[in-house]
Amino acid sequence: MPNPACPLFPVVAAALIDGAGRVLVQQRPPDKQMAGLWEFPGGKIESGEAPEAALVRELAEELAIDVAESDQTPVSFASQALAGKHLLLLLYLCRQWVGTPQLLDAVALQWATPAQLRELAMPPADAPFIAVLERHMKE
Ligand SMILES: Nc1nc2c([nH]c(=O)n2[C@@H]2O[C@H](COP(=O)(O)OP(=O)(O)OP(=O)(O)O)[C@@H](O)[C@H]2O)c(=O)[nH]1
Repeated sequence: MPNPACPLFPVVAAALIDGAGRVLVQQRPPDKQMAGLWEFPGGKIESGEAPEAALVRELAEELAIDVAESDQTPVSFASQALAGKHLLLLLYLCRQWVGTPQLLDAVALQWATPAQLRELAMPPADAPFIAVLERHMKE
């Protein structure tokens, strides 16, 4: 039964992996929900938008990079209640893109190994992603 009081909130995010086996994370601004936490770049899927197209758009808006849809590999998802909505967070792994990530939307950017990610404060939905990324990065 649909629950209009708890609408689905679909979000895409990217784990951009560099040649040194590090992942790019960005820090959320102080004026937003979950301020100061480190997260994977991405954002809400707009109505009528495909997830991969949303990720192309979000990465261009947030980092000024171009990631082809064919370079996005779906690797995991998270599903959990978040502030009166139900977050469905789709994680893609990307090893190729055009451009150098710029700090356009967040407070800070950092490239982190999986071990370093474990030391960062991240949104609760992201915690299981670290082990998933570690496995993919060993492949
Ligand atoms: N991009 C991103 N969002 C995440 C991650 N983990 C996680 O729980 N989220 C949540 O998913 C939502 C993403 O939506 P968003 O980025 O479009 O929205 P926002 O709150 O930053 O602000 P906005 O409304 O101004 O766009 C936020 O509630 C964010 O906290 C993650 O790793 N990356």
